[in-house]
Amino acid sequence: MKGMKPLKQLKLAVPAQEAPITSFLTASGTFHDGDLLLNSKGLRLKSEEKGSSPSEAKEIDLQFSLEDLETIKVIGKGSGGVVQLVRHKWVGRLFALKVIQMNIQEDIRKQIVQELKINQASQCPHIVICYHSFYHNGAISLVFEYMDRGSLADVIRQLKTILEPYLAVVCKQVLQGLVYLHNERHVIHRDIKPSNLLVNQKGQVKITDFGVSAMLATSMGQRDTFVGTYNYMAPERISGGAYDYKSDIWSLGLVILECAIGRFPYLQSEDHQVWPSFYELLEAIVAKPRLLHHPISFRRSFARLFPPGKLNIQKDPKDRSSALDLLSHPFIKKFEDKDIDLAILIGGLEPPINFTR
Ligand SMILES: Nc1ncnc2c1ncn2[C@@H]1O[C@H](COP(=O)(O)OP(=O)(O)OP(=O)(O)O)[C@@H](O)[C@H]1O
Repeated sequence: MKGMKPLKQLKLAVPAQEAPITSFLTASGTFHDGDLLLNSKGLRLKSEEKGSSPSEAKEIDLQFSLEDLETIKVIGKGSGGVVQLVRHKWVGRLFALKVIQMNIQEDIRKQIVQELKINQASQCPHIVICYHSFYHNGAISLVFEYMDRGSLADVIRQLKTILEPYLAVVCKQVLQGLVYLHNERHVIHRDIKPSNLLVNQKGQVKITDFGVSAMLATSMGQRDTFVGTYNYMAPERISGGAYDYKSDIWSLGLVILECAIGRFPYLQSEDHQVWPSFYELLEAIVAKPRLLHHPISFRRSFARLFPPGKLNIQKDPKDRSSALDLLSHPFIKKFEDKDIDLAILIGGLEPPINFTR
């Protein structure tokens, strides 16, 4: 690909902002949407007041306010805001606090509300828990479970590649999270990428961020500087067509390949600084029939990881398997009885507090 530009220069045109924030605030400053109420005291679902299931209300019962949290360090920056490592002053427990500015348009707001509901009701060990959420001074603060080894992007940066047995375990856990989202929650994640797959020293892999940050960035003041998350987008999405759960499967396929070869699969060279532009990517994944001209080493990894039936990077969504079906794929099954302990690999890595962001 000629004329590739550094990542920072990539831009996306984005729609203008529509609804002012006041249109979804009550007189007391409470953010409301359907049965969800959110203010500086925390989040409540109206349906709970009428008697919802105890399991769904469980996490909401954890009582603390923003003042109970002290910042230790900024551990991440996304397009929607910063993520800080915070400690509960009285119980000493660590959390990740994500603060998102909220002057946003209607459909983005709905997406955030959906994320809050999914997180607070999540019964899946492969979805990052959101313990609490606050709306205050035009910002939403989300208190997440702290994932003490950061994201898969951090893992790849340190290890370069992840060996096949460990990768099968990573892939299985993400698939379990996707089965939960797709089959039980009936939502498409829309933003599966290495930085949204978090890991901890116990060897657990969990999905976070239901596309909220990226959507926020497109609707707020960062229109000219927004670095798109289209790199992992399925062909049908990047070309503006209809898409469904299978678009998450494409994205996961690219993530797994990236972990296997140590670089984003659509980069032509080993140079990590140079990413394809939006149009180059569009052409590569939509117009071309195959996964670009990769070096032999890549093709070998591909063939090894994606034996006949090619796990999930199929251009046509109809040819991609569902998350549930992929849990029975030979690539996953091959290592299931081998007792592979991901904690051995992940536990030895640097914690986010040591990262320079
Ligand atoms: N719960 C968490 N525990 C530990 N680290 C986290 C947690 N949530 C996020 N992070 C770190 O903060 C980084 C930024 O997260 P954030 O979701 O704001 O943005 P992103 O996913 O990297 O990018 P974008 O906003 O463009 O989607 C992540 O890449 C991860 O390293």
